[in-house]
Amino acid sequence: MGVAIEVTGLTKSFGSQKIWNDVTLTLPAGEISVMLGPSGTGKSVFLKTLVGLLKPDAGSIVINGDDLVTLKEHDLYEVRKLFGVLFQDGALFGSMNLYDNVAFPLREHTKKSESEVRRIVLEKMDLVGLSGAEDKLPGEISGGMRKRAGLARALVLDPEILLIDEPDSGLDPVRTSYINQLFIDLNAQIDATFLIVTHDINSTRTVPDNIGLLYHKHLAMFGPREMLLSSEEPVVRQFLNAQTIGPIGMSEEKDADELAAESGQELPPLPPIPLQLGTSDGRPRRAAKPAGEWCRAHGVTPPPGSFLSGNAGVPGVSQSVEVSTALGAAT
Ligand SMILES: Nc1ncnc2c1ncn2[C@@H]1O[C@H](COP(=O)(O)OP(=O)(O)OP(=O)(O)O)[C@@H](O)[C@H]1O
Repeated sequence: MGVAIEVTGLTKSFGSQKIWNDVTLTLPAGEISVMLGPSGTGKSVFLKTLVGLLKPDAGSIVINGDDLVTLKEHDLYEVRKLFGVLFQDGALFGSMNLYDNVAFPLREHTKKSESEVRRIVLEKMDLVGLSGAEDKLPGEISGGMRKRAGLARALVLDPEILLIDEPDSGLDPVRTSYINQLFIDLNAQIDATFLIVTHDINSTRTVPDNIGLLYHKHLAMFGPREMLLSSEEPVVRQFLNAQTIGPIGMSEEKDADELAAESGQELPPLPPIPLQLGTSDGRPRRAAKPAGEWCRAHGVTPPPGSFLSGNAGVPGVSQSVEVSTALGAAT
């Protein structure tokens, strides 16, 4: 059914290099969360720390009442079975065909018979749209197919938590849309808790229930999608709207002179908040809420044009029919 992950005061360094400090957030059970951040801010390190591959210097990661940071190796092994991880390149074994790659965790971690393994592998390959490609080698298929094969492999142990590192890297926009839709449909089907690391602002604006932003060695903000998409906080605003004006510079932070030079410049208005993407078969998303609900509940006026249909989430794309009956109350 998906479990919540409660992260408190998490801190990680490599030698004298501090990666992030005092990260506190709860990934709500069964919801999709996205983690953003400039390159090198430690998003992948965060994923690896959550799954127990890296040890934090301080803090706790609590799942079902167990703190992963202090668990003994044997108990950690058990908790890790709750996780499915999709690494950037799918992390497939190049010499194995897709069937054997997807079957690998079942053969490694369970005592299932080969006929049971076959049933599960074929089911998961079908789920990700790879039926018929079982005999292909990873080197013979496209990057998008490799990611879907990696996803099938991440699903075979029926994870309660799915960690996904840059699913869109190396994919064209159409394939990125397909894989986003797959995540939304899967989330509605299997109810797992999803954490997706991405640089794709368009996906971030339309796919998740929650968004987080790592910046300058800390968690700048984490919360519901509408909260971040309506935020005037300079770092959040700049990053989520892919702007050059703001505190984030080419390498990291801008210095005082650069910021002073920008001080008179007018910021472009916040773009409209798009509707959240739905499932492809119309079944409700697990955490579905009426559009604009967060804004209304918090007295926030969303940017003009928010929550209109006819907008696939691409800023600037024309919008037409109003679908949110509640919108009037929100604006
Ligand atoms: N095992 C390790 N040992 C030492 N340093 C590491 C290790 N893993 C990551 N780092 C360092 O931690 C920092 C954060 O790396 P990470 O890959 O998590 O960034 P990221 O935010 O995912 O970046 P990108 O968006 O470019 O993928 C980098 O400076 C990296 O060199």
